[in-house]
Formats: sequence, C-alpha cells, structure tokens
Amino acid sequence: MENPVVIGLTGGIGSGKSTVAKMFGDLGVHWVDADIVAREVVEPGTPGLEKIAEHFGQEILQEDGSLDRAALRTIVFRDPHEREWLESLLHPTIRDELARQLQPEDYDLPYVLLVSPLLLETDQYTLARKVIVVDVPVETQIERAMERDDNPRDQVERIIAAQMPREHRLERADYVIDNDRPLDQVRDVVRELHLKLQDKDWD
Ligand SMILES: CC(C)(COP(=O)(O)OP(=O)(O)OC[C@H]1O[C@@H](n2cnc3c(N)ncnc32)[C@H](O)[C@@H]1O)[C@@H](O)C(=O)NCCC(=O)NCCS
Ligand SMILES: Nc1ncnc2c1ncn2[C@@H]1O[C@H](COP(=O)(O)OP(=O)(O)OP(=O)(O)O)[C@@H](O)[C@H]1O
Repeated sequence: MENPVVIGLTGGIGSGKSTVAKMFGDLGVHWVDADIVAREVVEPGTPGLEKIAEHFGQEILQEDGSLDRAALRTIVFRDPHEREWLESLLHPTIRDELARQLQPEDYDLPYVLLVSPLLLETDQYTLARKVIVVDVPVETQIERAMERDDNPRDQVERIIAAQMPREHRLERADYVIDNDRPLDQVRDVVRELHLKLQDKDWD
C-alpha cells in the first residue's frame, strides 16, 4: 500500500489539539505528536540534552539528569534569543523524527495526522498535504492552558505571543474545527471530517 497522506493538525497552546487528536485516534487514525517528539529528542543521553546543558549550564538538569523543563520554559519564553537558540538546535531533529514516525507499518487508512503547535511556524508544514486548525478564542485558550498546567497567566500570554496569531493560522487552514463548544459536538465534527478524509476528499 502507498504511504498514507499526512494531514497536519495545529492550534495554539491549550486550543485542544491533543483532545481532538485522541478523537481521531478513537476512529483508528494514527497520529504523531510534535510535543512528544520534542521530549524524546532531549531525553538523557541524547546529543540534544548534552548541548542544552553545555549552553545553559548543569543547573538546567534535574538531580536525575533529566531536563528541568519548567526552568527552561521560564528562560525561553522570557528571552527570544534563547528561544531561537533552542529552536535552531531542536527543530531540525524534531522534523526528521516526525517524518520517520509518520510512516506506520501495517496501516490501512489513507491518511495519518501530524499534530503540532508549530506546524505553520516551522517547516513542518511541508510534511503535510492539508491543514486542520483547532480553533478557540484566545481567552478560552488562556483559561484552559492555565487550568491544565497550573501556569500563571503571564506565562501563557508569553507563549501565545511566541506563536502565530489566531487570524493568520485560520487563513492557512483547509479545515477548521471549532473547539469552543461541548466535547460531544466536537466529536461529531471530527467523525464527519474523518469520513471526508477517509474518502480522500482532499484535492
Ligand atoms: C520550552 C520547553 C522545554 C517547555 O517544556 P514544557 O514541558 O513546559 O512544555 P511542552 O513542551 O509540553 O510545550 C507546551 C506548549 O508550549 C508551546 N511551545 C513549546 N515550544 C514552543 C516554541 N518554541 N514556540 C512557541 N510555543 C511553544 C506549545 O503550544 C506546546 O504545546 C519545551 O516546550 C521545548 O523544548 N520547546 C522547544 C521545542 C519546541 O519548539 N517544541 C514545540 C513542538 S515542535
Ligand atoms: N471542547 C472542550 N471543552 C472543555 N474543555 C476542553 C475542550 N477541549 C479541550 N479541553 C480542555 O482544555 C485543555 C487543553 O486541551 P488540550 O490539552 O487538548 O490542548 P492542546 O492544544 O493539546 O494544548 P498544548 O498545545 O498546550 O499541548 C485540556 O485540559 C482539555 O481537557
């Protein structure tokens, strides 16, 4: 069977990408999550983690040698230069690893999903044939991200400021999933879109 077509699924922090991806997953769709891959490439023993420790010092590591993600999050979302440094280190590796994981074995659906907050901000979008945007108003995004991760509002706002503005993301969308509504309604929309994609209705 031919390689499945890659459909990108994006949205800002707290928009509901993981929630929507799980709904596709329940329908048998294979998906790869860039946030998970971004963790894999800085696991202990990786060149990525070694370079981060060289750059930021050993205090960026926890006692067990793993990355102190909260500390790095505070640094990079306060200092755009440090964020750019981290992105230029990690994004090429993340993209290569995404491309690798997007080729499942023994898979009989015509598409797979690439779930990423930075699909359109990076060259990850070149991996995808079509783009689904999970959309909520910014205030909903902030409230959900604060509640989920116990993040202070100003940190969530800084993360949103580092991402593509909502209107620009919507301009790039082939399909929009409005996630500012009850989950059972979102599930119905996902099922409908899945049927469309399953029928290769993407040209
Ligand atoms: C800064 C880090 C260590 C913070 O880790 P933490 O566990 O607190 O958050 P996590 O990785 O789960 O990301 C949470 C959300 O933050 C946002 N985010 C993460 N990195 C970025 C970035 N470089 N630019 C804009 N938003 C980002 C995304 O919406 C993401 O879903 C981590 O996000 C990171 O290594 N970022 C750089 C790699 C990257 O760009 N990852 C995004 C997917 S490609
Ligand atoms: N339709 C909805 N109604 C109410 N809560 C929702 C809805 N969709 C998602 N949520 C909740 O909002 C929070 C953010 O959702 P989710 O983790 O799926 O977002 P995300 O886009 O993957 O975020 P991130 O980019 O930060 O990883 C979660 O706590 C989730 O349970």
